[in-house]
Amino acid sequence: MEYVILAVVIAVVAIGAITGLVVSGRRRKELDRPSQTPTITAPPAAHRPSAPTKPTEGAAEPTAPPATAAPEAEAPEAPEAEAPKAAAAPAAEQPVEEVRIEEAEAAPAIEVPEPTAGRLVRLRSRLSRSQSTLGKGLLTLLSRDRLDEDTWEEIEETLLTADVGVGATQELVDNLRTRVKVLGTRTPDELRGLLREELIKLIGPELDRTVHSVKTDGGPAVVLVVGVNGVGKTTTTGKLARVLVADGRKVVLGAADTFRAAAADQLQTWGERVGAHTVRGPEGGDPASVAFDAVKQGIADGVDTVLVDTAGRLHTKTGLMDELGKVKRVVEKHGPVDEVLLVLDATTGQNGLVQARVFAEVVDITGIVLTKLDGTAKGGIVISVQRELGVPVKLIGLGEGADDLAPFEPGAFVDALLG
Ligand SMILES: Nc1nc2c(ncn2[C@@H]2O[C@H](COP(=O)(O)OP(=O)(O)OP(=O)(O)O)[C@@H](O)[C@H]2O)c(=O)[nH]1
Repeated sequence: MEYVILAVVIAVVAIGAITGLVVSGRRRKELDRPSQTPTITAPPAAHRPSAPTKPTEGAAEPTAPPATAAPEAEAPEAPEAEAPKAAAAPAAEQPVEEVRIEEAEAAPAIEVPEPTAGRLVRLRSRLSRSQSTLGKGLLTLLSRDRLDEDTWEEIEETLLTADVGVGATQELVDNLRTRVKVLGTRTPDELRGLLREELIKLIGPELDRTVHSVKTDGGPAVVLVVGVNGVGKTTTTGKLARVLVADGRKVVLGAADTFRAAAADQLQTWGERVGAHTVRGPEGGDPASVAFDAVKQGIADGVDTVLVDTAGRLHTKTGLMDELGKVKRVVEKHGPVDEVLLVLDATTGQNGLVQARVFAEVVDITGIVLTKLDGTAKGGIVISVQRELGVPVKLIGLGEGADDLAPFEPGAFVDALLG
């Protein structure tokens, strides 16, 4: 009997021991399992949705894309889903994740700029001030029952207030008067159509508005960006780099505005965002030498375009002429300059036209960039500045956002004005 009791006790102890082993084994397996689920690297705060934020899969692959990777390599990854996933990760993995976030933030983010096609259409609401003054104002006047002398005078005033300019205003009013008379009856649609045609005609749909950004003989195209300080020149150079990168170009930036130290930092930041190298010199250094080095770097790197931001201190015309003339001459040792873009602030109206005239006397302007059109009712400046300089508006600035610089399209612009 004692033997039987002893055998039962041994059996119970043995069963207990085996059960304990099995349970602890399962627990260990359960603890191991989470480490096999993919760990997510949260994107750096500054990343836009299309930035390179591919989640890292597995603990052994924590690599971020190299800082200099070509923008084309960064396929959009629907990253919106990443933040919630990261937040939902098991608590046990928190320390590993924190380390990864730091790693990702340390690497400069290379962004994929928005495509340039149709940007003006996307940003058309930014022209609302010009739209209500110029577009809606003219349509309301033209829709009056009687188009008498007083009404035509009001139409003229509206055009002049919107900075269309005296010559262009006269031309537009004369053409409209003739066509309205010939037409006889006028429906709102017909009037809108007439006004649209006449405005587009004034803007010049036939002008070549491409920014010449690819050299034909193999070397990079050189684009000089000129204009007085404060018009948005450095910002525009940075945004233009994004426009070109969005269109598939490789870009080097030259910070030849050595007058304001922050300008070079600002430009470099713009460049880093799209993976473009910035060549800069010492503060107060020779702008021409920076421009020369930038083109040299562009040739060495085999890029498509070298964008050179210049200083535009306008105290004397001679000083400006000396500085810009030297920059151009020195750059031309590498080959001809392909584009000289004059940046003008649309909100400065007639002042902008005076500046434009001075710059045009100093360098051969090949294109105009009108900035801050989002902040003015004077959208007619597009017409007057082109007439003044005989040079097309190629790009317009419609806000402070990185992709708020749009290639200028006359039809889309007029449609935006007319609402
Ligand atoms: N609303 C609006 N603001 C703009 C636009 N373009 C530039 N700006 C703003 O204008 C201000 C001046 O821009 P900068 O690029 O520093 O001016 P800058 O002409 O380069 O001045 P310097 O570097 O001193 O030569 C900045 O606050 C820009 O964000 C635009 O199209 N719309």
